[in-house]
Amino acid sequence: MARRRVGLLGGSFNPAHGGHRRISLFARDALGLDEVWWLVSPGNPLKPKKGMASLFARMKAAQKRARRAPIVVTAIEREFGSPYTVDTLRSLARRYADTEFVWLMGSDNLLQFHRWKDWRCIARTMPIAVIARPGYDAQAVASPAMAWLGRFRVPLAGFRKRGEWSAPSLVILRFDPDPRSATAIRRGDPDWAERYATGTVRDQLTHRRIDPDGDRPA
Ligand SMILES: Nc1ncnc2c1ncn2[C@@H]1O[C@H](COP(=O)(O)OP(=O)(O)OP(=O)(O)O)[C@@H](O)[C@H]1O
Ligand SMILES: O=C(O)c1ccc[n+]([C@@H]2O[C@H](COP(=O)([O-])O)[C@@H](O)[C@H]2O)c1
Repeated sequence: MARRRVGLLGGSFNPAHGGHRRISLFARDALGLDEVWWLVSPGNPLKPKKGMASLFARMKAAQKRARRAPIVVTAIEREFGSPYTVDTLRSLARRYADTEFVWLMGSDNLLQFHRWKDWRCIARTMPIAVIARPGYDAQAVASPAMAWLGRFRVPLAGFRKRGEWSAPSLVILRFDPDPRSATAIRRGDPDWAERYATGTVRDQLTHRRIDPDGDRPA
């Protein structure tokens, strides 16, 4: 029986926006995925803590954005206890042995991918699909990570048809690029997190409640 195929979109989601939803649905169609999981990060190791809303508020806004779509919103990285993607992917592969994963990211992340912990190991753990993003694509193609990753590039049609995914492989997904960004939203709406500061939210994978007061499991 064919294994379930899941795309992983890791992010700060500070806050989630329509661009996240749109690229997720686009990647799902393009790659033939069953679902996309949004891994709401407890804290990107390369981003400052200042200006980052609580995990609770980010989860809540993300769940609202993902409504009625084949998107699962999860804070499972907090349970795994590491902010590093390489650790997350190892833990997920171990826990969900019945699932084939692909790592999804916008081309802005490809630009700094060589600064991520054990980035080559990430690429050896699962295939990577990079989604074009306005303003980043030309630089991303010339990025330090691409100097190594580029040799594993495969055309979308071939990748999709493969019975079993192997890694490293890199697919570039191009479609009508989406200009939306969380930075632009924060600029226009600096108080967004306050609107999400009360109530409860559950991690859809672990079914644990997220504690609004401490970013710890309740
Ligand atoms: N409009 C977009 N087009 C393509 N990829 C996107 C887009 N928006 C976000 N992404 C990708 O989604 C993932 C999570 O993004 P993130 O939560 O950082 O949102 P963001 O809009 O990039 O935020 P910020 O502006 O704060 O950096 C990243 O891989 C990012 O590259
Ligand atoms: O593992 C790392 O070293 C690493 C460094 C920077 C970013 N990441 C991951 O990249 C994803 C995108 O982050 P962001 O903040 O750009 O949305 C998110 O899942 C982060 O945990 C991971």
